[in-house]
Amino acid sequence: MPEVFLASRNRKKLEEMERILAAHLPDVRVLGLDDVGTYDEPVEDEPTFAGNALLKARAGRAATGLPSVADDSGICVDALNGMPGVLSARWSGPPKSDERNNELLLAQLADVPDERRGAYFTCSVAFVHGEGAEAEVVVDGRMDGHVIREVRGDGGFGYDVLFVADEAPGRTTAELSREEKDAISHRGRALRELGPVVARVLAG
Ligand SMILES: O=P(O)(O)OP(=O)(O)OP(=O)(O)OC[C@H]1O[C@@H](n2cnc3c(O)ncnc32)[C@H](O)[C@@H]1O
Ligand SMILES: [Mg+2]
Repeated sequence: MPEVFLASRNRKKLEEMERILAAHLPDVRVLGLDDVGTYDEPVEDEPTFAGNALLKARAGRAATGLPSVADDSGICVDALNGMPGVLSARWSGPPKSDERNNELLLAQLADVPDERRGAYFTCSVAFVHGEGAEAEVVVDGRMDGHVIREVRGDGGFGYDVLFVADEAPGRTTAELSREEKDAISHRGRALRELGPVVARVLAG
């Protein structure tokens, strides 16, 4: 059975990636970090989501020898000129903490009125299955919405507790079912585009 490696340290993100991709890959074994030995993961120091996704997917492939998929994502807030953006995971500094990131974002937006709290989640997902440009694919996805004033919900991860999507008004993305979030999320959109590409490559 062909195999594909999902290179992410973030368990909840990995779960989302697995369940969205699995629908496209019925005859493929999907591996995560737990299934392969530890390796030196790259510093995510590229200025773009696509650049960081490629770094992670290339490193995954180099370490495992398997075709590898990696996601780099974040929340871009209008009133912060697109920040935290690529810095979303470490917005409040080390050690990485969703809770502190959310507190900081709320504090930074405390004086921003409701009509100016627009934001979007975005991700680039890279698939690397060989050397050179022909063996690398990057797709993007986006979910528009706004940042509310207090955390709500216990699903999802990261900034989901603060984000209400335009396509699912009234609830944060942490209050949606998995299926509801996947249907509209940046990650869902990107991986539904990538799934058939991965399936085709792995089928040879
Ligand atoms: O790099 P890997 O190992 O995949 O895991 P990570 O959590 O560090 O992932 P990123 O570098 O891509 O950082 C993305 C951050 O953006 C936020 N984020 C991305 N997608 C999200 C989503 O669907 N819901 C909520 N927050 C999200 C969240 O804080 C993530 O930690
Ligand atoms: Mg990261």
